[in-house]
Formats: sequence, structure tokens, C-alpha cells
Amino acid sequence: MSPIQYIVEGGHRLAGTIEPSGNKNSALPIIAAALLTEHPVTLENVPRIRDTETLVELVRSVGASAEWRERNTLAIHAKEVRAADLDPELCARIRASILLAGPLLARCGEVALPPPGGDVIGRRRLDTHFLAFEQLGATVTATHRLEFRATKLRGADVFLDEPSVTATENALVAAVAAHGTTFLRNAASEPHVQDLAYFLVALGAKIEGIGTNTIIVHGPATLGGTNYSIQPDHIEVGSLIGLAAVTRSPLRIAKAGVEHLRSIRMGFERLGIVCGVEGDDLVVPSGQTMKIHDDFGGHVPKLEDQPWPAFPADLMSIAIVTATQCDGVILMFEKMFESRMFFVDKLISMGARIVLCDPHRAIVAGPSRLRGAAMISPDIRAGMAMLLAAVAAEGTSTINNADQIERGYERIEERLNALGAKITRVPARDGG
Ligand SMILES: CC(=O)N[C@H]1[C@@H](OP(=O)(O)OP(=O)(O)OC[C@H]2O[C@@H](n3ccc(=O)[nH]c3=O)[C@H](O)[C@@H]2O)O[C@H](CO)[C@@H](O)[C@@H]1O
Ligand SMILES: C=C(OP(=O)(O)O)C(=O)O
Repeated sequence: MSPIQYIVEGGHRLAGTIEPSGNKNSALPIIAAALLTEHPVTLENVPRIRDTETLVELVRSVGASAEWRERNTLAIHAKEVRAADLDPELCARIRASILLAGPLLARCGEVALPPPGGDVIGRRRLDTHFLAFEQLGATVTATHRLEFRATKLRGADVFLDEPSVTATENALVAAVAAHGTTFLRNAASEPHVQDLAYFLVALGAKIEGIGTNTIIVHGPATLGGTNYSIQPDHIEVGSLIGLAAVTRSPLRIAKAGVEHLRSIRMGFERLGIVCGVEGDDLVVPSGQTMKIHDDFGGHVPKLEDQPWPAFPADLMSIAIVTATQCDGVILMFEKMFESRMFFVDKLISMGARIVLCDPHRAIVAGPSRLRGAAMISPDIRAGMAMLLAAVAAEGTSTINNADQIERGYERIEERLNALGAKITRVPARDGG
């Protein structure tokens, strides 16, 4: 695949209706969990993005069939699987390759995985995965490969040392195959963790406490096949709210999955952006005040991310670029990842007024006029934040390494152009 560059002519107002794709971070664990059953599974509303394409290649490499039926429908049949010879290069492309550990351990009794990749946004520990697998009766050896072995997985009362999303997902899948009841305490409860749990229930698993931080699994389940539709991507919805705000454009985000948007809407409301709900559509009117709400007594407010149901870490970059267009001062506090904020340098060179206090905190003072610039996308969300800045800026911007954006957002230039943006997608000339 040749590297991709976006050339963006900024300053155009947008309008119209856009539907979010299926949730990337649901699709990935669900595709991996389809390996748990020997019966056919059909998944609808699967985002056709680089991360899902890579995981599909990995799923095929362990002996399952995986065919795209329509653009976003994926049929998987894992009649037989072998947990051997996973391609290190494919595993290193995505964080989600670690999600093969749970289903392959359950199906094959052992698995050796090359280390996962994913966004380079700070240290990404796997200790919580190891803790959960060990408590479920597996032995774990982590050297240049991650090796998991269990002749029999046993239900256990597991207390996760942090509510890690992918560790909860791996533990949940393993618990479905384990003998006895498992309690997963201090579990992550993000919409994608819930989506995976509902998929497992559709296969025949018995799970209580979905959406809470104590998940109870009664195993082992006798699993069948299913047809399952992936939920809309709440992170994409948040990105589109940011897009509407920075371009001062009216947008309707159709089929937005509004039940999962409370903390996201609350975060944007702090920036003076208020969305309406009509059925399952989210409406972002133009004419927002874009005035940052001070804390009581006129104190400088802050927006911080935390595990669900709080404001999600994957929207922090989008919130920062949005705040540059709002009137007032706000502290943006990225609590979870230590390298996600460095991209603000680029926003500063475009004219934004931001002080990066340390790797976790940035003060944004707005509004400021952004000018087009040459950028390189470091990760999915910073890349999307740069795209928002470029669409809002005066003049032309280039974003190299746009492949990163396409790891998480499907046909984004085509879909934003349909709203009135001017983005051209070309092979990068300088390899960036
Ligand atoms: C494929 C996938 O689903 N990736 C998502 C998943 O990654 P992933 O599952 O890798 O992320 P984790 O939930 O494990 O943790 C993310 C980071 O937050 C830290 N942490 C976590 C919990 C906590 O209470 N305190 C804390 O500081 C962890 O130490 C880690 O550095 O969840 C992240 C956090 O929502 C998202 O950014 C990723 O998009
Ligand atoms: C960090 C992300 O993805 P991953 O965990 O797959 O790298 C993301 O979706 O923002």
C-alpha cells in the first residue's frame, strides 16, 4: 500500500447529513471473537478501514474463512483454527492483534502472538491482559513473543488492576470458554466492550452486568453462529461534532447511537457547542456560542479524559482542536496516554494559542485564526484533529501519513467532501 497524502483547501463551510461508520473498536474484538465459535457468523456495519482489513488477514491466517459480502458485511467461519505462525508484521500493524489471544487460547489451548502495534501515543502496557489470563488458569510467557497456555480455563474472581479496554475484552472472551463463573471487577465498560458482550450473548454466552464495571460470565457456553450489526462509532460522532464546530457548519449526524453520547455532548457543551437530539440523530446547529464555560466563580475550566462513562481519551485531540476555535481559556488534561498531546506543536504553527504544560496537560486560549500548513499525522485521532484544523484553516494544508487516519475512519475524504469540504487524496510523493 502506497503512503497517502491529503491536500486540503480550507475555509469552506459544510452542510448536510452524515452517518457514522460502525465502531472500529467494537468491530476489532468482535471479528477476533468470531474465532471462538465453529459456526458461521455474519457481521454487518463493519467499518472497512485499514485496521479491520489487517485483522481479517490475520483471521484468515489462522485457518478461518473471512469474506466481505458487501462493502460493510463480513462473513466469518472458523470451523477449524490453528494458533500458529501469526505474521509479526501484520500483528505489529494494529493494537487489536492482541485480541486474538482470548479466542485462540480458548479454542486451541495455546497461542503464541508476536507483539501488537497500534497508535504510538505513549506506553501501552499489557500487564492487565496477563493478570486476567493467569487468574483464569493460563500460563503467560512474555519474551519476543507472547505465549499463553491453558489446558483448561477456569472461572475466577478477577480484579483488573486498571479498567483496560482490550484486557477486559480478552478476559471476557476467555471467560465465556472457562469452566465455572467468572467475575471481572474493575472492568472497562466502553460502548465497544458492551458491543462485544452483546455479540457473545448472541452466540449463546451467559453474561450479566454488561455496561457496568463488574461483568459476570457463566461458562463454558455452548456457542452457535449469529448475524450481528456493529454499533455506530461514538468516537466518529464526536469527531464530526468537532468538525461542525470548527467550520461553523450545521450538520445532522444520522443514526448516531445517542444513548452513548452523554459524556461526549457534555464535553463539547463545556466548549459552548450544544447538540440537539432528534430520534437517533444528533443535530449540530450552526450559530453556536463557542464560548468556553468557566467554572463557578470564573475559574479556568478543564476537560479531562477518563475511562467510560467519562469523556473518552480518543476524543481528546479532537476536543483540543475544537477549543482553539472557542472563546475563552481551558485546561485540557489527557490523563491516560503520555504522548498524545505532542501534535499540538502543529496547531501552534497554524496559529493556535496553546501552551503544552507537560505531556498530559495543555492550556488552550481561543479563538485563533488557523493558517494552512504541511503536517504529518502521528496517530489516528491526532491525524483527524489535523484534518479538522486543515478544513477550518485559511489556505491549503497537506497531511502526510494520512494512512493513519484511514486506520480508523472509512472513506473520510469522500464523506467530508460530500458535505462541502475540499480534500484531495493522493499517493504521497515524498513517501511521507
Ligand atoms: C483497539 C482498542 O480498543 N483501542 C482502544 C483501547 O486501547 P487499550 O485497550 O490498549 O487501552 P487501555 O484501556 O488498556 O489503556 C489505555 C491507557 O490508559 C491507561 N489507563 C487506563 C485505565 C485507567 O483507569 N487509567 C489509565 O491510566 C493505561 O495505563 C493505558 O496507558 O482503549 C483505549 C482507551 O480508551 C483507546 O484509546 C484505544 O483506542
Ligand atoms: C488509539 C486508538 O487505536 P489503537 O488502540 O487501535 O491504536 C484509537 O482508536 O484512537
